[in-house]
Formats: sequence, C-alpha cells, structure tokens
Amino acid sequence: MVYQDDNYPTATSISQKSTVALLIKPTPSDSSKISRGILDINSHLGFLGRNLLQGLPVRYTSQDASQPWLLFWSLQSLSLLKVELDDGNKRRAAETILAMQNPATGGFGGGPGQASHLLPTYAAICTLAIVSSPSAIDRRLLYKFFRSLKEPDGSFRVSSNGEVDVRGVYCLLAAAKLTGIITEELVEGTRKWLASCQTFEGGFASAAMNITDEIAAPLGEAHGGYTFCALAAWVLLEMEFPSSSENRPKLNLRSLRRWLVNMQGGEDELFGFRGRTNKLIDGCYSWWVGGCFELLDMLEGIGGDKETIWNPEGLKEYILYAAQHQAGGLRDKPPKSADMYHTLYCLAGLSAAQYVSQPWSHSSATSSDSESSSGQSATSASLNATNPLFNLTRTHAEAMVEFFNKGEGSKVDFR
Ligand SMILES: CC(C)=CCC/C(C)=C/CC/C(C)=C/COP(=O)(O)OP(=O)(O)O
Ligand SMILES: [Zn+2]
Repeated sequence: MVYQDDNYPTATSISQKSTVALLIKPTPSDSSKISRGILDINSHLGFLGRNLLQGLPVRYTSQDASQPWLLFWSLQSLSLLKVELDDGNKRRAAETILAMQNPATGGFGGGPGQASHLLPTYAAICTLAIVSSPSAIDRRLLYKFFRSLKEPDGSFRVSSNGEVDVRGVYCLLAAAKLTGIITEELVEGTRKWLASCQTFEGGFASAAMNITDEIAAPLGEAHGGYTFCALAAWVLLEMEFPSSSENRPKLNLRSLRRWLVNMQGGEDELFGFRGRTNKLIDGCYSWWVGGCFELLDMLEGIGGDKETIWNPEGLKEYILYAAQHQAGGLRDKPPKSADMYHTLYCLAGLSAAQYVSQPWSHSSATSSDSESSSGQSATSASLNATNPLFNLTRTHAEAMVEFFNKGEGSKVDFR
C-alpha cells in the first residue's frame, strides 16, 4: 500500500525515533478494549459528557475565546458516535451559540461580546447545523462581515485587522456554503491566491505573499492543517463555480498526492499521520491529512475502482491502539492526556478510514448515517460518515445546505 512515484525522490524518509514508540504494547493479561484495538465508545461518551455537556454554557476560563469550538468538537464527536442531544440540550446549545453572533460586525466571536472572527464563525455555524437551528442566523450581517475581510489578492483576513491565512479562507467558504451566501463576487481571486500557497513539497503553507502584482509565493512550510484547509477550500470553489477557462489557476495534484502519502507512517511501523516533514505522528492529523484523500477523490472524479493510495487500516490501528486514552477521549500520542480537539479529529480520521471504499457522493454511503437515539450510547464500532468538506455528518451538512439553498431559508436577501 505504498504510493510510489518514480519521478520524485522521497521527501520524508529522513526519520527520527518517534516518541510514539512509548506506545503501550498490549499484554496477554490486559483484556481492555483498547488493548484489543476496539473503539471504547462508552468511555469516550463519558469523557465528552464530563467535559462539556454537564457544563453548558461553556465556561472554560483558559478557552474563553474558543467557546464555539468546544461545542463543535464535542457535539460533532457525539454525532460521529451516533449520539444526538435531546431537544432541550439542542435548544441550550443553539441559544448559547446564537448569543455569539456580533450584532455590530456580523461574525461570531469566541464568546458573547467578543470580536467577530472567521474561525469561531465556522465552529458556530457547524454547531447550529448539528443542533438543527439554522433559521436564527443573521445571514445579511454575516455576508457583510465576510465582505469586510476581503483583500485585493483574493484572500481574507481572519478578523478586522487580523492576519491572512488559509484557515480563515476555509472557515469562510465552509460557513458561506452552509448558509447559502457564497457568491462569485465574494470569492473572486480566491482560487488564484489558494494556488499560490502550495509549496515545492506539494502540501500548503499558511498563506502566500505578493512578490510583484503578478507573482505570489507561499509563505512558510507545508503543513497538514493548512493543506486540509486549502484543499477543502479549493474543492468548495470548484464545486460551486466550476471553471472551464484554459488559464484558470491550477494545483499540482501530483506533488500534493505524493506529499500526503509521505505524511503517513513512522520508523516504528505505526501508521498515523504527521503534520509536516520530519516531525512526529499526532492523532489530530488523522483528519487534517487523512481527510484530504476523499477531497482529492472529489476533485479527480470518483472512479469505481480507484486505487487507494494510503493505508486506512494502518491509520485505524494507530487511532485504536495509540490515540485512545484508557480514561476516555482520544489524544495526540501516548503518554499525553485526551482533549476535546484530539477526540474529534481522531474520530473524524477514523471515520474517513472506515468509509474509504465508499466515497461520499456514492448513494450507497448515505445509508451509513444511522438513526441517532437521543441520550443513548452508540452500540456499533462503525462511526457515522463525515462530509469531507465540512466535517459534519452527511445528514447534518445536507440538511443545512438544503434549508438555505432550497427551503424557506433561501428567501432572505443577504446582499
Ligand atoms: C479549520 C482550522 C482552524 C484548521 C486548523 C488547521 C491546523 C491544525 C493548523 C495547524 C497549524 C500549525 C502550524 C501547527 C503546528 O503545530 P506544532 O508545531 O505544535 O505541531 P507539529 O509538530 O505537528 O507541526
Ligand atoms: Zn495534534
């Protein structure tokens, strides 16, 4: 299952001994689920419940500016585990999030009264998709916020006077698509800017800098987090506004594919993903890098017999043996503790690995979104499938897109 391209040397073979070698090896007397490589659903539900659900609205002092993220990480983790909130908790979550849309500037802040910012805006919109409460979003104001952040080169600042990077561009495009306010005017020039963030390695850097009016170059090092954002943003644009022009900007898909597969695996035969060349495997890249392969499939057209160029079975092993924490939740690597961020992105990567042979647009895969049962534990080790563009389950993503593009919600004039 090794991807080979004879025209390129291997970029990532200079390896260092990974601390993942500290992985607790299963012993015959240890019969815990984790030592047998089984997803310990109940202990993860316990972790999510202990960490968040008993404490809504969120008041984590050190993460005061990440309140929409804490809700998104935990509620999307539950969705992947096939658990849905009851109606009362859905309402509480929706009210908590809606109080974070800034009435003056239009975006969502990291908490009520905090400055509008693209990253919590994405997390807030996704959370509202999960709790099925799209209608109270002020889309006219949201569009105004997005417009106010646009730069002449097609990029966007993350907040008023904030930095420019591909995370912000992805968050804006995902939120605009989900709420039905993505327009050609809004994204003019964005494709070109994204293409100029691809580095010589094949992955994407955080941003690009203008050298002349015509030439831009990547700013910094290729990284899995930025690569996911740039690629998902690119696919969103390609799907929304397919362009046929000969001189449209292009990505180097061959070097991207090569870089992605080279992010998998370590010297110690563990097949998690790292985020950049010569760095350590970390559970969260299970999604940031592992989630990119389905995006590539979307871009290249899904052929029924497409060869899988990465190792989903190896990724499953890494997540189940190394990233699951005995006390519940998932993590970067042993001996670290679990947190909400790693819990979601490990579960999302596990979902991507489970559905690798069922690309998202195949009709057969839609039936894999199982019925959720309010407040009850999921009983199967197979997770819900997650939409590669948004990291929402297919049902949640489709319901919101449908609401704003075809249903009642589409009637608002947001311009
Ligand atoms: C939508 C959204 C907000 C996406 C976030 C994407 C993401 C994970 C970006 C990471 C950026 C980065 C340079 C991390 C390096 O951390 P490090 O040096 O601690 O880790 P490393 O050694 O693994 O590179
Ligand atoms: Zn991580």
